[in-house]
Amino acid sequence: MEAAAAEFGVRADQLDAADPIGWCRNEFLAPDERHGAVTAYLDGNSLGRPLKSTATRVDELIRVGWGTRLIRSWDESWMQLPESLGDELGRVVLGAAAGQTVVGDSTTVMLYKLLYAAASAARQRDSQRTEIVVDTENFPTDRYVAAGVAEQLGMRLVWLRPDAAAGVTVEQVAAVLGERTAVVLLSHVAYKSAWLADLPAITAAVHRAGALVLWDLCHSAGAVPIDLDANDVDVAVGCSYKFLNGGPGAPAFGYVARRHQDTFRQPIHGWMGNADPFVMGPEYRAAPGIRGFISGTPPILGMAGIGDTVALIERAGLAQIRAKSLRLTQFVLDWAGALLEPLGVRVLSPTDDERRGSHVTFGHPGFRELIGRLWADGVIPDFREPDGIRIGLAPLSTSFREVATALRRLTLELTALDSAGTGHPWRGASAADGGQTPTPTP
Ligand SMILES: Cc1ncc(COP(=O)(O)O)c(C=O)c1O
Ligand SMILES: Nc1c(O)cccc1C(=O)C[C@H](N)C(=O)O
Repeated sequence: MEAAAAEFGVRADQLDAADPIGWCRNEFLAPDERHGAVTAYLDGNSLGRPLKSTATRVDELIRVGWGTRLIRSWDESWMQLPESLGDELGRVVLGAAAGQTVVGDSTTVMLYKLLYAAASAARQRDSQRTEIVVDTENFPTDRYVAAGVAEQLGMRLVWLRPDAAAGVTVEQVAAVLGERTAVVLLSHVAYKSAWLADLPAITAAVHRAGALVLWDLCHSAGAVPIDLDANDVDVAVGCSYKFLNGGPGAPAFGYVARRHQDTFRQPIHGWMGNADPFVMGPEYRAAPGIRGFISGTPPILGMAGIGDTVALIERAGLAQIRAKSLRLTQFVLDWAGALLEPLGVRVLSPTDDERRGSHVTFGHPGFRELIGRLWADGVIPDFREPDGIRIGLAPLSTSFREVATALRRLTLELTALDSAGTGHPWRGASAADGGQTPTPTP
């Protein structure tokens, strides 16, 4: 194993040396090791690392914008930030012309608002349209919000049940579409398997059935090129704290195609989405355009870092970012084929480049036991129930060397577990039983 790992190490260094966007790594803040080692960070698809400029930006915001300009900053720039930042994000990351993207709320709240707006607009146009389509492999928030909106609007949920190690196909969607379909809610990249849905084909199929589509872009924004306008997407939401490095709890973005903005009505009628907030009149009247999709005070501190990542993405180029993401995920898959599968690891992500987002998920019943030891040594992927480890690859900040270091450690840990014999509770629960054997509680 050590010889093979060393060969992968050499390949990792070659890939780093030839990486056309390797320079981006210097833009990120180095961890302060006094607060814990970071040997390999492979969770940028959950919480992206901070840019150095974000530390400066936040400090400046506190001292100048907040500390000195104080309330005047609202008029000077803050009030417009949800739309101005949204426009930049739209232009660079989402393939969206100005005036259709807004930043604010958590992803969960933005998703609720846009799904509610789309579903009620679909039914208003055609009263038979009472079905919301969602899939069982979607992120919990998406499934729960879909169920909540269906309940509130008296609609029916239609469940797609894709293969857990893959994701939703256009054929599966087409099979449930009909004259009752109001909205189809899907993730562009699946949070567990990293399945990259065929957004153009699925969007077109949904439209042929006369329905609307809402894409959750949390795991694709900043890692995979997205062309919302070119594909006629209706509505979309996404996180800014993953590949957009906005920081913990940084707000979501929401996209509403211009053609829908006059008819879609979001349900949280706050004063900031009112046509003229400072009139403070008796009734809510939605602001025209994308402004009407915000509700409360824009989270200015949470937005501070997003613009710098968007600028970095523009400098690096989304095509280069996607190409590096594929090289990183392929490196992980190659390592798995050579060294992890023989130890009982199951690859739970697509091997086809066309269908793979920017992480690779492995399954093994020993992972629950192992993850704590990896984290303690600063090797940081994440664990997802029931027995998955996700290797998140953030093309702007992840090096191949870092990946090789983490995978070597993972391989060593699994080898140790493997040779520890049948005394281990997970022994024997591998691909043979489809991973169904219960995992031990830590
Ligand atoms: C696909 C997906 N949708 C939604 C969310 C939830 O967003 P939030 O917790 O920011 O509301 C996440 C991650 O947390 C996610 O991965
Ligand atoms: N948003 C998160 C949080 O506040 C705490 C811990 C993790 C998260 C995540 O982002 C989870 C992530 N969306 C996932 O794909 O699993």
